[in-house]
Amino acid sequence: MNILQQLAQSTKNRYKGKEVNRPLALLKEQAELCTPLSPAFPFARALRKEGLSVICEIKKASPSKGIISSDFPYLEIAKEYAIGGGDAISVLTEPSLFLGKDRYLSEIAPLVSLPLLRKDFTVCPYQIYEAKLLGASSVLLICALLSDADIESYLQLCEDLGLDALVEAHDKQETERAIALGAKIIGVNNRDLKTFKVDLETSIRLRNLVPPSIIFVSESGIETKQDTRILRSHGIDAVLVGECLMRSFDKAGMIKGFKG
Ligand SMILES: O=C(O)c1ccccc1NCC(=O)[C@H](O)[C@H](O)COP(=O)(O)O
Repeated sequence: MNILQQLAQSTKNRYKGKEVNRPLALLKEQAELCTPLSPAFPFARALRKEGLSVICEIKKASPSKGIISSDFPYLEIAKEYAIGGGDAISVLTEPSLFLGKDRYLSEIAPLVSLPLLRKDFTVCPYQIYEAKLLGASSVLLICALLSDADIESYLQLCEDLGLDALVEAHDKQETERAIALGAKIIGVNNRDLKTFKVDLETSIRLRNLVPPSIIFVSESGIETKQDTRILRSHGIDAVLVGECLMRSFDKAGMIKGFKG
């Protein structure tokens, strides 16, 4: 089992328990009553802005690096990202390997006006309704974990709930699938999930497959302003940056550098 399959399996187990305590029908009713986001689809709007957009990630730990932030002042970090010029915030809620929690997202949501991505390993519609209730404006759909039928129906569900979906691909085949299935935002992950090595060439190589009408996000391994300058010169719309911002003592300066 590779790391994504392990994460998918532990997520499925986690949701079996959750559905017992709070049935899907109830969650669905609550999510559908939730006030529509204003303006609509703020995550996509933030990534479409002129210049390179920066999605700043809040993650305590990761499978490749272990603990990244032991004290983890997530509310302070969210505020720093917002004041420092971030365009959106990605919040890890996956508990087993990223040590995330749902409450990180629900506590950050009322504090900042930036759109929030719920970063979790989506394997069931329950998580999408839940993301809406936690205050997210977008969710992650990973091509490697989902069938075509799942991606299509989850994209429709997101649309109905006013959520954006970041559809993640790792290679040419997954990128082509994401386009064919109607993704409006495609994130190419530069991290090889077998070796955990990152290579920004992955995004650069796949950029030309994606028409300009679809937002292209380069994810993982972005560390310097030289990295973002190269990515921008290849027409990449947005970057998703986690570890390097989490470890920085000058997050605003780093975001400014990324935006050039
Ligand atoms: O970060 C990991 O180790 C990881 C391992 C397995 C699956 C996903 C993983 N990360 C999720 C992400 O997409 C990153 O957190 C995100 O792109 C930011 O990456 P980075 O800037 O390298 O922290």
